[in-house]
Amino acid sequence: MPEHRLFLLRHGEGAWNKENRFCSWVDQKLSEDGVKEAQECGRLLKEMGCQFDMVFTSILSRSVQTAWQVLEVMGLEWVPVVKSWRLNERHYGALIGLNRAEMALNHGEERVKLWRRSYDVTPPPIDESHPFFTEIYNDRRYNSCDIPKENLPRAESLKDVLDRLLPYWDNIIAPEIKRGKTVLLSAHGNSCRALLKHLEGISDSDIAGVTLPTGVPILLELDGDLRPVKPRQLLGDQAKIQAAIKKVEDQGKAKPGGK
Ligand SMILES: O=C(O)[C@@H](COP(=O)(O)O)OP(=O)(O)O
Repeated sequence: MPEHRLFLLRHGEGAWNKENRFCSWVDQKLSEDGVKEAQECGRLLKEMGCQFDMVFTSILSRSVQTAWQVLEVMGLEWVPVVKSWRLNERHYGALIGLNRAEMALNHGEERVKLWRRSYDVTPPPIDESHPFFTEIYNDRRYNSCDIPKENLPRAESLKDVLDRLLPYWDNIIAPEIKRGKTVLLSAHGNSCRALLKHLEGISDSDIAGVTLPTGVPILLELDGDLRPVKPRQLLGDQAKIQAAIKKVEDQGKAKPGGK
């Protein structure tokens, strides 16, 4: 019998998801469709009778806005929302802002897939000459992280994401779940993948086959030691979910014009 229910959520569609650009640490807001996705997610969770005691988000607006929309639709605006950079999207380094389909044309689909889905390949790092460097590293939100600003990543593999996320999971989130709180984690495609890899014991190679669509809640039923007692459930219309996963995978296919 499960002792705990944990909900993971990749935020609703952001402006750059639509434009097929690596968004990562650039702070894009939800698109109109992204707001609708988050609201739809809230309606579904409400219909299913779900309740939350705590929500954890990254410090990127698209994950925070998604949490707000979900809580509002569920009538749970009072639920505490705790934010940490450790739940941020993977730092895509020099790839930030680039179009995936154009990258696939220039570097090949296999290379783009390795950058996007492999466990331990790190993209080239961002440096001062990058058009979004200043916007990211001068942003006040990174002044009060639990590590000095100069130690923040300049590019991350999925393994690096797990390494920075795990202490937060172990010391902050897991104890709340063990105390009996039902937690919603509103984060990103790759921060959720990293946590899934850890919780489900997914191998380094199999994690490449895991792709998460935007705005679809994932239910994990866990035992007392926070080990899953059954496979993850992506909640909602299964045909639509499969189509949404394919759409995310296809973002890395070579297409002139980038869309
Ligand atoms: O950084 C980004 O652009 C996407 C992930 O991109 P892929 O790994 O799917 O290429 O992250 P999210 O939309 O979840 O914040």
